[in-house]
Amino acid sequence: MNEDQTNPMRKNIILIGFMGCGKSTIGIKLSKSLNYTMIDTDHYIESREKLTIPEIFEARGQEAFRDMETKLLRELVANKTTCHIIATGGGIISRPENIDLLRQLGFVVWLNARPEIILERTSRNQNRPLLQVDDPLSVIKKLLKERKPLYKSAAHVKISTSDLSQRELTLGISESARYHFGHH
Ligand SMILES: Nc1ncnc2c1ncn2[C@@H]1O[C@H](COP(=O)(O)OP(=O)(O)OP(=O)(O)O)[C@@H](O)[C@H]1O
Ligand SMILES: O=C(O)C1=C[C@@H](O)[C@@H](O)[C@H](O)C1
Ligand SMILES: [Mg+2]
Repeated sequence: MNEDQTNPMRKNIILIGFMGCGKSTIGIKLSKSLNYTMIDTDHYIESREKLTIPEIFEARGQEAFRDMETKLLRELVANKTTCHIIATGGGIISRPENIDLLRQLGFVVWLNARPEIILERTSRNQNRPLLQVDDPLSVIKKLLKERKPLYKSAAHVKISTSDLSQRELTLGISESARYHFGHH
């Protein structure tokens, strides 16, 4: 029997979903509670490039940023990464190849929220270039509409985060991962 079958919880948990749905925040809490290593693709790319995300969008453009996301996912798959919580950028599902790579990495959890909640959670800072516009709520609604089918096709489960605390989400995701990997 290989390692994965004896200890299925060694697989990765990947958090996808729109900006402000809590991937980075919940990812840190999950990694602590499961004693997994956390990787936040946005932060990883920022430190690799030595630029912030707004600077990458400004200097290189969005497509170059998408290339960086794909490169990182390919590396995680090639390295046979295990025991990681992978918090992704909100647009990582824009490329079909990425959806395939995400599913190869492990259990894919889609964190969702209502547009008004997303607006409230993302208006606390200015590090999301796509929302630095006059009417961010319209952009959120438009992008959500375009992306929902993509999140759906990538995810094993969808969780609505609008009315749940961070603690409830952390416990809920751990439970569904155990169930998914067969520890129930
Ligand atoms: N369940 C929740 N209840 C209340 N606030 C939350 C919840 N989850 C996250 N937040 C808050 O929302 C804000 C955005 O969360 P976070 O940065 O984790 O989102 P994200 O999904 O990583 O976004 P991005 O795609 O832009 O990286 C943070 O201030 C965080 O504390
Ligand atoms: O939804 C998006 O396209 C983005 C989400 C963030 O996590 C960052 O990856 C960046 O701001 C782009
Ligand atoms: Mg994040």
